[in-house]
Amino acid sequence: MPLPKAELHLHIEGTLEPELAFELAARNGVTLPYGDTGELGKAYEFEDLQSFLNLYYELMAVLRTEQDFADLANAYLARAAAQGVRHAEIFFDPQAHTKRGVELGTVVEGLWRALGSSEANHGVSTRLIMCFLRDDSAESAMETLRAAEPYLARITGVGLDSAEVGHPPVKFREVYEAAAELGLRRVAHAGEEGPPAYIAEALDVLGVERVDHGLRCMEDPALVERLARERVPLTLCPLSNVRLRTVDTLADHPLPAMLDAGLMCTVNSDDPAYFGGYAGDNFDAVRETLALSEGRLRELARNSFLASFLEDDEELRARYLAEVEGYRFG
Ligand SMILES: Nc1ncnc2[nH]cnc12
Ligand SMILES: [Zn+2]
Repeated sequence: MPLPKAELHLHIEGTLEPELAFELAARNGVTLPYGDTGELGKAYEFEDLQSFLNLYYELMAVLRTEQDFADLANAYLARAAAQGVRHAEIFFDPQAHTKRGVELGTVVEGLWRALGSSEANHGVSTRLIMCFLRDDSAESAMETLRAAEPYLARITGVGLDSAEVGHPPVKFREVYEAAAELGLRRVAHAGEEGPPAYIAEALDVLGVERVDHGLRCMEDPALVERLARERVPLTLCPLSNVRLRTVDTLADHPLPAMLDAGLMCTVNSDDPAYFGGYAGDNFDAVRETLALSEGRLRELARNSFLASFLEDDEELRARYLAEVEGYRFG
């Protein structure tokens, strides 16, 4: 039995496996510029974040109907459950769909077909987090937030993703203020490729409660000290960092040093169909390559539930935390 865990950094569009991409392309009459999964597979060599994003956005062309989004989410939830994920806070990128002519309602209601019955069907509780594309304008993000108002019963929070460098958090100050007024929780990608200053800015200007990645905090000792003191959760994605070359090899990943520094780290998969592994695969990889102790692995799992947005169901959180403490490593 795998270690019970929450996944807090997962882009649902990043769970689109090549086989499902071709299945949906055929279903929707979309022609992909790849002949088959073998040819597509050769496109998964990434230089950096942008080279990945190019493929990530290209393949989204196959996602058109509510059923497509439901199938995508159900496939993820089944894989995640098999790897010990008990709770998933799932990102989606509304602008990447609305700019292709797919309505926000199609995306949200489609995802909800899977998420609304996920506890019953997969044994995984879920939350939905709507991300703004930081390389699009703040006006577009604000329009997206307003368009999402009819769906807020289904949306727990907002996030910020896509190409980071040159798009500092401050660009989205007003959008995050408006999100807070709507009662939405706030997270943002910061310090993946962008500088440590973006991490502090996400906290101070956007009021985020978790930092997605936050890896580059390690370049600023004062920031590390602050993040540790304030117990700011960081949603790390080790296999993603290797594939996007933010670390040279997994053996060079700073996760052990981050834990030693007292940072509240969690381990997540980011875009598992693109980076070679789901949440459990990320745990297995750091366990083996970074020689993490059972105590450290339990700490990562405990952190994932403590950092989750389960305030509206503390009973469920307590049940998950008890599962973590009672877990026996094989
Ligand atoms: N790792 C990542 N960083 C930024 N934006 C993303 N969108 C999907 N995955 C992402
Ligand atoms: Zn991400």
